[in-house]
Amino acid sequence: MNFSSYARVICFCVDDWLRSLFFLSRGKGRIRSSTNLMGEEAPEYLLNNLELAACDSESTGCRTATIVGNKTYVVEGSEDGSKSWINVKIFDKLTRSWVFPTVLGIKPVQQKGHSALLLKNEQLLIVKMDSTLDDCIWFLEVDSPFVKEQKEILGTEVVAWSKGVIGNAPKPIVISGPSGVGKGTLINKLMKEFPSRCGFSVSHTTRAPREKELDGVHYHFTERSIMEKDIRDGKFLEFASVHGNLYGTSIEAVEAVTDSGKRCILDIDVQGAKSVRASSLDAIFIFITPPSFEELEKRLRARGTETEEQVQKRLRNARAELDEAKSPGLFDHILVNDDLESCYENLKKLLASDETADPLCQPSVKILKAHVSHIESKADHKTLIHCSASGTNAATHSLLMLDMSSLKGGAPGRTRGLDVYALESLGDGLNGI
Ligand SMILES: Nc1ncnc2c1ncn2[C@@H]1O[C@H](COP(=O)(O)OP(=O)(O)OP(=O)(O)O)[C@@H](O)[C@H]1O
Ligand SMILES: Nc1nc2c(ncn2[C@@H]2O[C@H](COP(=O)(O)O)[C@@H](O)[C@H]2O)c(=O)[nH]1
Repeated sequence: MNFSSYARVICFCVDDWLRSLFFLSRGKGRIRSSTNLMGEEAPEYLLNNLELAACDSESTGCRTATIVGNKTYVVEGSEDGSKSWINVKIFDKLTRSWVFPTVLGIKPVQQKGHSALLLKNEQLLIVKMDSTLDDCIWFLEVDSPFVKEQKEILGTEVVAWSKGVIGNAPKPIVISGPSGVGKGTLINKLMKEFPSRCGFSVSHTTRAPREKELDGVHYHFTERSIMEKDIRDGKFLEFASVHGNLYGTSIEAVEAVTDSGKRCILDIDVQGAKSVRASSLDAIFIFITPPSFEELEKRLRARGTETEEQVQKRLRNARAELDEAKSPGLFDHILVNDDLESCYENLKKLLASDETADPLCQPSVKILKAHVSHIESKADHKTLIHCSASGTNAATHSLLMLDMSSLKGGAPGRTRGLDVYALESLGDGLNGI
């Protein structure tokens, strides 16, 4: 695919939006526009004459417009002192109207602007200007499998943010099993033995805390209405109604652990495991089963944390979960928790045999505090990022190559596997190259 078919992007300053348009990087002249895009038709130049340009980093606002089929995705953001925002809207060429999509995922904090580039017709690569390398590469998914699925579920236009992360992390482990089987006990042993290598994904729940349970440690205990809103806002990787309460794994709960280079451990029910299986998170799924139903009942009662009514409910659900766990392709491994120590040893053996558990791949560029002037596609999977240390001094202009050939994951969550390396020396102001 050639460069021009990829890079059909324009950027312009918010302040000058109603009066004029600047093509900054290609020496285009000033183009007059008398059209306000909000709620009205987009000007013809936006729809027919898009070309690559860069945002003006001196201005407080920035917009990029990228054509994907009949739609133009406008990403606009601004940062002035305390206020900072980034929004997405879509101009539909067929209906000639603006659509404000449901925006899922954690969005970037806009700083001095951004550049945008269409990748494979399903996502935009957004490079934030003047930001560190670990926060400058983002993806806005506009027609990825996840976004297509969400469009169907929500019945609206949907876009989803995903942060680009350099290198890979060990695969998360999803641990499921009926209530009382010993998941928490096994996970506690792992966390105790490997505190620097394993991290627990702290779920949200609407159930009341048990004695000795701490908010933010065992769970994020929350109100149903707040959790439901966060689910609608796309902040959850999965959620389910379990034993009468709402439980869910937020994207941040998993990514906070994974970003720190640790293996993330999720303790979730079978419905949650199914949702994660269907998501972009590449994980290992383990089901813990009891030696017998009677032993399960004994453990649940002996724990003494539930009322009789709740115990009955959990046991009813356990039968269904034990059945569902047999669904082909859902769990990678089934471990019987009869003797605790033997089960724990087997769990450790499984984790040790996972070949993805390499240390985090270290990027060849560590910190980028640079003005990104623009980005362009060089070849499939490789993208050039033009940047400069000072923002205006041509002498410090330089090039970074972003290799996206082994991207993994994506919204909701992180897009991992990026590799960034310098094609030229970047001079003062950029460290670690
Ligand atoms: N192998 C085992 N043998 C005997 N008792 C066990 C074993 N494993 C765990 N237990 C005990 O069983 C009880 C339930 O264990 P745990 O709380 O870890 O279950 P769980 O699967 O995390 O339950 P829930 O899903 O409700 O959180 C605890 O009292 C624990 O000490
Ligand atoms: N789908 C999800 N299930 C979860 C999550 N966090 C916990 N759980 C499961 O709920 C039951 C009950 O837990 P308890 O702490 O009330 O005993 C248990 O099976 C857990 O695995 C979650 O985020 N999502």
